[in-house]
Amino acid sequence: MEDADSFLFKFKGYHFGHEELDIGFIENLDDFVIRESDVFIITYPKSGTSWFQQLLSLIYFEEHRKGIGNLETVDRVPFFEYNFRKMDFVERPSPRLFATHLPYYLVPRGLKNKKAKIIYIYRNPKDVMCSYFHFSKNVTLQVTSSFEEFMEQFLEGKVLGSLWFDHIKGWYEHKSLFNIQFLMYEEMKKDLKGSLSKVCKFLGKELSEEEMDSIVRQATFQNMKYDPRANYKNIIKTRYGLEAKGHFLRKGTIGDWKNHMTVEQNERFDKIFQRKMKDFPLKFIWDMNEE
Ligand SMILES: Nc1ncnc2c1ncn2[C@@H]1O[C@H](COP(=O)(O)OS(=O)(=O)O)[C@@H](OP(=O)(O)O)[C@H]1O
Repeated sequence: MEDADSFLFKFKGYHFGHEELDIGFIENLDDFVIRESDVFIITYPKSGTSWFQQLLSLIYFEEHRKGIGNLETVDRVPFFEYNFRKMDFVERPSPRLFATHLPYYLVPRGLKNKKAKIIYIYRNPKDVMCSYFHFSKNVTLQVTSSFEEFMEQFLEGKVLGSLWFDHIKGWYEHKSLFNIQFLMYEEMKKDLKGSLSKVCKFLGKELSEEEMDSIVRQATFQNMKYDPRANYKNIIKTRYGLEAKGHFLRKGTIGDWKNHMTVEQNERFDKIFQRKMKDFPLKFIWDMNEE
């Protein structure tokens, strides 16, 4: 069993996980050559990365839409900084689709030249925190004994991904440097087809009604949860004990934080949120019934 400190690797003020991390690659991220056709999904952990990895691969590849082939999500849209499959990204044919949790200041400079497209998915941070708590417990990324303890770690940014507030604010405040579209998890949850249309427009992808419906069907929570390729059923076990075993899709709801946080914890969170996110223009949805 490893504790949080030994699992984390701090580089330029940001916490990576040691898992599958190639330090040489991280040190040279800035120079990684970006192609115009690259697409990056950028998220703070537990904000809908796997969901969007599925959507993006369905948008781009007809064989996935038609269910041909047996590629897992991590093979279709690999994590950029955690190269589970030891892929050669330079040799990968275009269009290359990547997922990453990197903060704005660590991504390759080609992205800063607006060369490729970025989709930033964000989710209300209380649900992110609860999702993260279960993930840490079940996938043994970090050992935490209680929700209370995890909340402290989360609010101190002592988790893979560092501080949620810094991640989203960093990306939003520097958006003019990038070719970026922001998309909300909760909006996807309420109207997936609408979100898909928005994204296709941004990506310059024209899909038929039928293709859109097929994508929406294949990206529902139920379909993905029971699809081992989408739910990381076979992810490898490594020295820090990462063993996904289908734990990426848990509940997929809005407002699960209400089942986790006490009144005091919620008030404390709200206070910090109000202080840190004062004047931040993006809205958040905390409850399924909220518009
Ligand atoms: N299709 C679909 N619909 C709704 N919700 C979905 C879907 N796919 C993934 N999820 C939920 O996203 C949460 C996992 O986040 P990530 O994929 O970003 O995790 S990770 O950062 O890649 O580890 C995790 O949230 P929780 O269920 O609240 O834990 C997943 O269940």
